[in-house]
Amino acid sequence: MVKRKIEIMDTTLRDGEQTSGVSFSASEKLTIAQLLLEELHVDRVEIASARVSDGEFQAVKTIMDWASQNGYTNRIEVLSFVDNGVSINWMLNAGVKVQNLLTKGSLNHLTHQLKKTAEQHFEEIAAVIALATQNQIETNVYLEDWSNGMRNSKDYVFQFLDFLGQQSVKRVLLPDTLGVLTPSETYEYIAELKSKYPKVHFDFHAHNDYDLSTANVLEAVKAGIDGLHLTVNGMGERAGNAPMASAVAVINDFLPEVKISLKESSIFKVSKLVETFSGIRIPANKPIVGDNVFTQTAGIHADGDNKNNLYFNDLLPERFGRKRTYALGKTSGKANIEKNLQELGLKLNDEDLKKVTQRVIELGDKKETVTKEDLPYIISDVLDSKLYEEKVTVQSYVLTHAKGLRPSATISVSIEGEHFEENAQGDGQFDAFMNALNKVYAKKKLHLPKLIDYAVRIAPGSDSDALCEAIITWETDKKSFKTRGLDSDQTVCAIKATQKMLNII
Ligand SMILES: CC(C)C(=O)C(=O)O
Repeated sequence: MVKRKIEIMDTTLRDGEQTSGVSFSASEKLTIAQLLLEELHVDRVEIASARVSDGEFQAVKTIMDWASQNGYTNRIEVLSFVDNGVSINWMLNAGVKVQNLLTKGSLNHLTHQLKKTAEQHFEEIAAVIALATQNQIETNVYLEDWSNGMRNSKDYVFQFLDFLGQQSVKRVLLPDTLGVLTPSETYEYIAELKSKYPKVHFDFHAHNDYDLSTANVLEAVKAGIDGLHLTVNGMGERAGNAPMASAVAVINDFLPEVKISLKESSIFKVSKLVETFSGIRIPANKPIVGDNVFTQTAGIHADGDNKNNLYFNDLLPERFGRKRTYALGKTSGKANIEKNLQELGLKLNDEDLKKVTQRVIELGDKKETVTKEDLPYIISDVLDSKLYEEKVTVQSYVLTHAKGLRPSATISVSIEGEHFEENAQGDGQFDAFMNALNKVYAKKKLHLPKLIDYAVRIAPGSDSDALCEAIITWETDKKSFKTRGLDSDQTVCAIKATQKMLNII
């Protein structure tokens, strides 16, 4: 079967940056654009809106300089406006070669926002397209509010498309600006346009206000759409755009007649980078990229995974550069514990396994988070065994925090019987502690793992004197892992989690 190719345009750097509170720096934009094109293999990238700010101009220019040296100029797009050529000038100065011209795709927007007739609007659009063409800038046209245009002013949409047929336009971009389409309407409207204008290249730009963006993408492809606009982690205005990871999985798994160029195994890496740069946390239950989505929590699921993979579906974590994990907590069964022990290279007899499982369940009952790295401690404690022996201990420390002075730490650490003392300053007490610890390890010519996430919480619903829990995620060249510390003081619980890390590496 010859598969139909669907173009993917990523708009994380334009619509995604319209997520409230997000602003990417020029170097972050360049890094993301490079990863999207070179690692993820998206077809096109929309990187900014014209005229936004001086900073945005610098970012676009930096990306276009890189793109022109690497043959990507015609795959990088900028949203522009019908503004008598002001956007065109801005883009020319930045080296942009493709504009996505924002026009009005519904009569409602045209009459109430622009307060113009269709003829006046078309005349101004024609002038901008002609100017772009004279300056070797290629034009795609966005029909803003197109979905409502199809619902309420279809004749205007057809009149507009007939007009665009006379212009030098490469693609027509169909936004569901307010995220109001249902899947069946998406199918109906796109199928109607594809049968009336079979030669036009149409892109669909979904929004997720009703959580229907991925379903709408699925229907758009079934109806014959030529291209899709997606964003990493579903970032975008209001509830966001169609999330790249879900859309890719849905297309690959449910639409064998089409093909896309995206590399599934790079999705998670790009997703995490965008999470870091944007500061917008990926929800733990976000399909494909969320922390929890490849974690079996119920004992019965872990047990079924051992029996002909009864609880697997086609969304295998390895496809996306991820791994299945088994949670430890109140609902864990023996199978969850065993799976984690296997990872640690440990094995227990049936009776000991039962005791350890019971303890994990008790901890879960107290709302405590149990990580794989806690298991050796739990085993030592429950079985009174010497399975786990601390080779590194933080023997004492003094932490200072005083108004007007930098926090500092003096620490004394024993590493396999050898004693070290160091002090350092930091941005906070824990940072000072880590700086002192790094000095100790530098003396031993060793590197500590990188701290990549740090979360402190008290059990939900407890008072301010409750135990704090620090969960720290560490990363070495080979792996990333979490350690946990419990104490009534939030710095001390982080130090306890750090001591566990020192005994794992
Ligand atoms: C700015 C426009 C193109 C948009 O993102 C939308 O209508 O959804």
